[in-house]
Amino acid sequence: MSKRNTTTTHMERDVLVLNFTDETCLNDSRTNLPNWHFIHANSLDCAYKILEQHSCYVAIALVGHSHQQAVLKAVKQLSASQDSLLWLALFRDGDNLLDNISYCFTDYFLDYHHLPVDWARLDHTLGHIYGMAQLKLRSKLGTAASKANSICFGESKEMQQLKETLDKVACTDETILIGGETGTGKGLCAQYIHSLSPRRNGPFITVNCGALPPTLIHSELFGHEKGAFTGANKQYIGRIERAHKGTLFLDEIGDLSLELQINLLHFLEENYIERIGGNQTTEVDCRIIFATHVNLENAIEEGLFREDLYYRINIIQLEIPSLRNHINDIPLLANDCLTKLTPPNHQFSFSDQALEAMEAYSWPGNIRELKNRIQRAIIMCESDIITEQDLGISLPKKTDSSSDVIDLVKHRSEIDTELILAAIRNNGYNISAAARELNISRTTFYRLIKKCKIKL
Ligand SMILES: Nc1ncnc2c1ncn2[C@@H]1O[C@H](COP(=O)(O)OP(=O)(O)OP(=O)(O)O)[C@@H](O)[C@H]1O
Repeated sequence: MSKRNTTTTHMERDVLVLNFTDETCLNDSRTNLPNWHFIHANSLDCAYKILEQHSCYVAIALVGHSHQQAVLKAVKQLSASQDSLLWLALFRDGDNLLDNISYCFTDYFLDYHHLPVDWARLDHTLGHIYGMAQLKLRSKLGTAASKANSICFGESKEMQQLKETLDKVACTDETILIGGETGTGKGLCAQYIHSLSPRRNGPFITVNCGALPPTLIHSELFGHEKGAFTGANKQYIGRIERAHKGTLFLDEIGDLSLELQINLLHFLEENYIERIGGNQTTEVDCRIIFATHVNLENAIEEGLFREDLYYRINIIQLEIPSLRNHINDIPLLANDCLTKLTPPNHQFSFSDQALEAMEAYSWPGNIRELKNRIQRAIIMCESDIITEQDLGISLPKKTDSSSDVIDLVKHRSEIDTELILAAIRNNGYNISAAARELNISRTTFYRLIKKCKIKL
């Protein structure tokens, strides 16, 4: 790693130079480019260290015949760990190198130059790449933060307490376990925590352990080396590794197989992962947020979840309330959804009966269901007033309280059955697509099919 021996000006921007060759170009004293400070890395480890210590948005890879594949591999790994870093290739040995790597060139590089360096042109290109990197970073932060900002907390005691807790835990780096029924906003809360945490500029990587097929999940989480198994025709960086310096959100952790629970426990204890078919370990520094809709203590009793893993992840536990437990937030939440979902140049409001029906309904699918019903109502309604029929829920019948309970349970199951059957039909009996349409995981979808006794 090069040492800086010139005085730093405010204009100077750090550029990582990945140089596995013996070429000595781009030394600070010889460049005459006052805006750029070149920091040389002659190995992948050294490059990682530089990225930890400096804010580099632009990187140059020196590409020569001798180390071509090693350089490409390093660029790929560094890009996976910091996707706001943009690359320029500097070719040492003429044009034919570009032919060799043209199949993947645009995956990693924005532009290329040749040696000897044309300084004026390099200055111009680096400025361009730096601007692109800033735009990319801004849009990435914008998307993550705007999603997290889209949470509507409501005014109930339950939701205000939740907000207080989220604000508190966001400042720590502790592992968090979020519980709550499907659709209560566990994923959104995880994003909210990340967006307020010291890791907010790092990646937020989500893995839905219930949605990935068992054959894929190991490699999705831990990655694999080329040739690790049939079909592994290139190296794959797993999602844990991609969360380096950021937050990893492991959703539906209760659906992870016992075998993978062991691997996960090892990772949590050692902070190292080993890609499938690999023979070296990679250190990953990330915060982990787990979410589950199943009661993990019951899962332990049923032999489906490891007790040691449970104690390792259960450091700070949060429970998101079901919508029926903060029903007084319905008017606020429903109007918030309506505002967000209304197309431009339209205006809708709820009839008094629609609000009454929403407050009386049991919301098995929680805020997700509320959002979906309002989305459907916007399409179905024939005026600018949304009624309870547009929402597909009816006002509760005025009967004695015991028959009310029976009615609600029956009604809930009827609505679930109706929504599931429609989604299955709409998607030509493709279960994954049907689950996607309802915005729930395949596991949840199968659970509902079983619960509603639907025969496929
Ligand atoms: N408090 C909230 N304010 C606004 N939107 C919300 C809120 N909670 C949930 N949502 C919306 O409801 C939908 C479901 O949220 P999310 O996926 O976070 O729920 P979940 O609990 O993780 O569900 P699952 O357990 O099925 O994965 C999303 O579209 C989300 O934007």
